[in-house]
Amino acid sequence: MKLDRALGLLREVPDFPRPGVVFRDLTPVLANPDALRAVVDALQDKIHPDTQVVAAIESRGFLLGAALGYGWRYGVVPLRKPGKLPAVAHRVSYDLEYGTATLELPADSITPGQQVVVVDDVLATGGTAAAACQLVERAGGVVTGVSVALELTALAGRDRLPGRSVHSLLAV
Ligand SMILES: O=P(O)(O)OC[C@H]1O[C@H](OP(=O)(O)OP(=O)(O)O)[C@H](O)[C@@H]1O
Ligand SMILES: Nc1ncnc2[nH]cnc12
Repeated sequence: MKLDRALGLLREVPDFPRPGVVFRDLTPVLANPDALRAVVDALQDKIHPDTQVVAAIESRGFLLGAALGYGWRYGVVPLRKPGKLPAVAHRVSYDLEYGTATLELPADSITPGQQVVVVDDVLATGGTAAAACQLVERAGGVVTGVSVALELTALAGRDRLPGRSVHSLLAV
């Protein structure tokens, strides 16, 4: 399936999770086997060839991150919300489009010098992706890029990621 048709399956839900937010829901894209493949392949096309491991952001980023990790033999490191990890290496708090949040890096996951791509479904304000990059770098990892399926340009997420190689499949 062509990428534009795959992403055409995206669903827009007004007023979720708060009034005034238009939620871009990738569920119908991920549920379609051909669309999922088109999206994951297109993400892989833009990942820097030196990349060794995927850092995938909870929770929707896990879906794409695990598919990439399996398909191209990267390892996958889950960047998790608080209270989930038995052993935490680093923790970063940040602002979201709708609230605040914290991400944690598991102990013994990223090694110094390791080349890491950060993967998520959506780049909105960029707070989550910026926190993910910070976590990787606190462990000594090198961020090769940030790859997302969808970028919400009105929220200027790229401005929170200066100097980073940011790839999105669709900007709306
Ligand atoms: O660019 P930002 O403004 O930081 O927003 C993007 C983040 O928001 C969403 O996650 P959410 O926190 O809703 O969690 P979920 O994936 O568990 O639904 C999305 O999956 C990204 O991780
Ligand atoms: N509007 C939105 N739709 C989907 N995911 C999001 N993450 C942050 N903002 C979002």
